[in-house]
Amino acid sequence: MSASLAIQAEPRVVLSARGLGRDFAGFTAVNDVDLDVEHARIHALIGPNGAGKTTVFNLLTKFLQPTRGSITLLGQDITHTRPDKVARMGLVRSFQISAVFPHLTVRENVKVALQRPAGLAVQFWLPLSALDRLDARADHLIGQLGLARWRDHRAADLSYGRKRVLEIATTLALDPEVLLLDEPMAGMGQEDVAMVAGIIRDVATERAVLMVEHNLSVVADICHHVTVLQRGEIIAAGDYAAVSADPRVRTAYMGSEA
Ligand SMILES: Nc1ncnc2c1ncn2[C@@H]1O[C@H](COP(=O)(O)OP(=O)(O)OP(=O)(O)O)[C@@H](O)[C@H]1O
Repeated sequence: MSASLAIQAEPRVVLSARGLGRDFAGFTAVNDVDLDVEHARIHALIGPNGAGKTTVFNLLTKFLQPTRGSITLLGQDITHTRPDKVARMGLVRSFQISAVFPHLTVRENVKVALQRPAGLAVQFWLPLSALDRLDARADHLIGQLGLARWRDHRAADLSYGRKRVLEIATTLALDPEVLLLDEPMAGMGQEDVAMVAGIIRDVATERAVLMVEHNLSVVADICHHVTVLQRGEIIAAGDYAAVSADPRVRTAYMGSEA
């Protein structure tokens, strides 16, 4: 374990779920899931294909309404709260690269994100020059995420890994308390994986990160807490060493591609 994982402040739960469940026409996709996501920690949600990870993300962000259970964000019950309000309250999900505009530069993309109220569509009728006042904030964020060298490059010309970092930057423009990342390493080469893992670790010093990730060496490296799902239910939870030694987890992963 690295030094940055070893030094921890007092845990503060910012997002929690209790007894979370979702049925689809009689099929139980998620059942009895309890989660506690803490500030300044990276929490991984892992499990074989079809385990219910995406459904849990959709439930937490309220894209899907739970059939059972409750969700609390920053001390407030959000079980029946609309997704746009949940985003404004500070729970933001990073979408795939489609959230980035390929013909805009890195800086323009971040500025567009900075002027966007959480959960609402971008206001396309504003000319980009109207966003000049956001230059300093955009540059700060770009610097934080190691994108300064690419500030004036079009998003389309970035490497795949840097596009993902830009996409995380646009999400961070909303200054979320809890950032949900859906397979941030998907489709990346080894070098980009290491770069993006470092960025996620930095980002998580100021907020909670919950991520679905199939790359278990990344999970082992950067995640403080791991919850393992199988067939919609939690079969193990704890640090990576504990869950990876659990016989139920080993069995669940046998024969799966993860
Ligand atoms: N809208 C839906 N209607 C019916 N069944 C669904 C729906 N969404 C998900 N499911 C089912 O719920 C189960 C869990 O799916 P989910 O996508 O959450 O799993 P996952 O762990 O994210 O899988 P993967 O790793 O393959 O993305 C699957 O059996 C899936 O077919």
